[in-house]
Amino acid sequence: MRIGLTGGIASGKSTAARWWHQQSIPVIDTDALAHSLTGPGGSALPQLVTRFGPDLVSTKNGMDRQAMRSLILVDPRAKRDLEGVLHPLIAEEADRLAANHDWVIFDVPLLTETGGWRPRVDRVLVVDCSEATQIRRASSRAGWNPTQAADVIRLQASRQARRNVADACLFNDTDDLQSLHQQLAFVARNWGWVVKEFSP
Ligand SMILES: CC(C)(COP(=O)(O)OP(=O)(O)OC[C@H]1O[C@@H](n2cnc3c(N)ncnc32)[C@H](O)[C@@H]1O)[C@@H](O)C(=O)NCCC(=O)NCCS
Ligand SMILES: Nc1ncnc2c1ncn2[C@@H]1O[C@H](COP(=O)(O)OP(=O)(O)OP(=O)(O)O)[C@@H](O)[C@H]1O
Repeated sequence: MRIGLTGGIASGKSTAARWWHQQSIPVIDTDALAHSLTGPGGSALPQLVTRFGPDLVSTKNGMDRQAMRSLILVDPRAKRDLEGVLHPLIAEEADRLAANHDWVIFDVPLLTETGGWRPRVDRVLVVDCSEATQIRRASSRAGWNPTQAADVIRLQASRQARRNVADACLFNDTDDLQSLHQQLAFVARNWGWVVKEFSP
């Protein structure tokens, strides 16, 4: 069973992914793959330097993430080109890592936005919460503020668009791990997984 786990920024995808990991199901984190492709020595760097130039991307030191985030917020072509380089490489690496596993979770923030992902997975699991909660959580991270968090939300699919591609949708609006874990266990059982119970 290949499950695509998605949700808006700071909705709780990584927190949900940890539960699957505790169930001994491998989790493939596409944000982490994007980081390694664009970090020092990353294999996407030569193509990105050609497109964005040495001020934004250096083959030695990697991509300037904050500058790239600011650029894609104001320049849709830059966003399209960045994703055009990274998404095929991410998909290829994700498939390589998933090979030979019966159950696998793909943590894909942009699954709804990236048409290519839906046919690659058997089920889509959405983690949903209000935008106010997303902004609160995202802006509590180092280097982020509420305006930046709201800007990223604006770039992403709407909650309704995500729900439209979901086979199941979890509501994760309060910082309540037990509620999230209960919802995850319910969905996992419905999809045929024998849930391992852990004491809190
Ligand atoms: C834009 C970049 C440079 C910003 O880097 P930064 O370190 O500030 O953020 P980080 O990578 O930790 O991502 C945080 C969150 O931003 C959101 N996000 C990331 N990329 C995008 C994007 N292209 N469009 C909209 N939201 C995005 C996601 O919710 C993600 O979880 C970086 O996210 C990136 O390289 N994005 C392109 C790769 C991509 O599409 N990744 C998503 C995997 S499907
Ligand atoms: N149910 C919950 N109980 C307690 N804390 C939570 C819960 N859900 C999310 N959080 C907290 O909210 C923050 C964001 O959650 P998380 O990192 O899982 O989101 P994400 O969707 O993976 O974020 P990103 O889009 O940036 O990758 C984290 O600090 C996490 O600990």
